[in-house]
Amino acid sequence: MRISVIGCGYLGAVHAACMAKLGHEVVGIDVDPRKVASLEAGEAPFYEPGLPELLAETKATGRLTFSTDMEAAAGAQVHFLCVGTPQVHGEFRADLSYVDSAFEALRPFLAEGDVVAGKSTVPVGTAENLAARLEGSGATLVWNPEFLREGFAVKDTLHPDRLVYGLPTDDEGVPTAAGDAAKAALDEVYATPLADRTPLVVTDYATAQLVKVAANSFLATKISFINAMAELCEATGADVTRLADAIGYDARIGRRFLNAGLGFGGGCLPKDIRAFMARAGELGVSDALTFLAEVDSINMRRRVRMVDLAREVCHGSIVGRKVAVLGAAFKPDSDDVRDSPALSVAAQMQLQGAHVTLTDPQAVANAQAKWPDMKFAHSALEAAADADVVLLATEWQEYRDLDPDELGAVVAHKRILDGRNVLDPVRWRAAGWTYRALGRP
Ligand SMILES: NC(=O)c1ccc[n+]([C@@H]2O[C@H](COP(=O)([O-])OP(=O)(O)OC[C@H]3O[C@@H](n4cnc5c(N)ncnc54)[C@H](O)[C@@H]3O)[C@@H](O)[C@H]2O)c1
Ligand SMILES: O=c1ccn([C@@H]2O[C@H](COP(=O)(O)OP(=O)(O)O[C@H]3O[C@H](CO)[C@@H](O)[C@H](O)[C@H]3O)[C@@H](O)[C@H]2O)c(=O)[nH]1
Repeated sequence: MRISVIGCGYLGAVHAACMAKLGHEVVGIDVDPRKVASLEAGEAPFYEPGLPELLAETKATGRLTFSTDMEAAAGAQVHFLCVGTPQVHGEFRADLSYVDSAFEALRPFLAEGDVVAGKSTVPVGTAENLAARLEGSGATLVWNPEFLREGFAVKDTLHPDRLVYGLPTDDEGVPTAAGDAAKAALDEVYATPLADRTPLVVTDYATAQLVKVAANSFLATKISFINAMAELCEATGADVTRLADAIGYDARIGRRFLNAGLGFGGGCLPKDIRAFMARAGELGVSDALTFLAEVDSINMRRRVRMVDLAREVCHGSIVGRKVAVLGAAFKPDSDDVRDSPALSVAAQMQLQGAHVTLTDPQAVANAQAKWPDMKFAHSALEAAADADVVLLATEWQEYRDLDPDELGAVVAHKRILDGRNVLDPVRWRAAGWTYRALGRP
């Protein structure tokens, strides 16, 4: 099938390459000429494990092309909207201007029977609005939210946990004839994962849009729950990692997403819970989501607490102290620094008078673009040279594997803050380090 993917960022570039891998003929379209040039050359414009190999493989088939020209979408049967929906500066709501402009640019190139499949994460009601704007065009809008995780994006796209189709429905909630035809088109797009028994949820527009923000709200709540427990652990001398293990053995709770530490960041969870709260307010049901304000503030408190912990281990002040921050990305196996807890804590320390040196295996360039005045190092050992305190802020495997003796040989003071609760306190203390973590004795 011929497919267009509009917006080739962390979501769209992976989606385009994966659709080509599934055998489709794909054109990826983006307004950013540098991104398009890189992708067209078969090079990933950001770090995502497996993407370079997939691009090389699918580009070689001739089935995957990229363009800055929306006209290249003409002739495709299914058009995936994958543009950004960031938080509006200074407000909670989502900025829909990229969705609007991409949709308007695409409209002239749509033909009878085409399907426009929304993948961006949007406030509920967006699909209904876009569908109304397609009336009379012969094209059909579906909402097909995406659940991939950065760092696992290729695997998650090729082998998703589930697929969700939000179709146009009649007054009784039954898909219209156009909805049925659009479903058949999506079934063809996803024939391979569907044949692998990927669960499929077919529903209406509103439910499909809500599924996405509900899932992210649940994940954010789970993380903030364990971070709230970490606050209790700190007040009582308990260990949040053991607590998470113990409650996680209950299959109804589950151990995944119970890792306490610096909390959640990235281009999705923080902005999605805020946009969800804003939308609930517009719908007159803000009370339903007041708990998400608490989820957000528990999360943000972890960052403040980490700066306080640095102050504590430095005997009351970080002014003039050398701090090595290991990690800038919002999570390992990504170069994404959007709302990164690591970068945010590093920046707070710098603003409060510490001399911060930051390092990350992949995210230094993105971090540097945001904080050009910060000092950057190429490795943990280089960052830690003469440090008064070392903060592990993003749990890259190479930081988990650090040797306390090797690191101890280069620092000024053996003080380590484990922002992700991934180091063994016994081992580090035995090597002479002061070990501190959030929610762990
Ligand atoms: N990143 C993820 O892991 C992920 C997962 C699921 C859903 N989402 C959602 O997907 C959407 C995209 O997220 P992202 O992380 O890929 O963002 P991103 O910023 O990395 O990518 C968005 C891309 O859209 C391009 N763009 C903007 N306007 C355009 C236009 N008019 N025409 C063509 N291209 C245009 C930008 O140049 C950019 O490359 C968001 O709504 C996000 O919430 C993201
Ligand atoms: O136990 C945990 C798990 C995660 N995190 C943090 O939470 C953030 C988000 O992690 P993750 O959800 O793995 O990354 P994303 O790539 O942002 O993926 C989320 O956001 C995407 C965009 O909406 C969705 O598609 C995914 O399903 C959803 O997991 C990161 O800062 C992690 O460090 C924790 O603090 N503790």
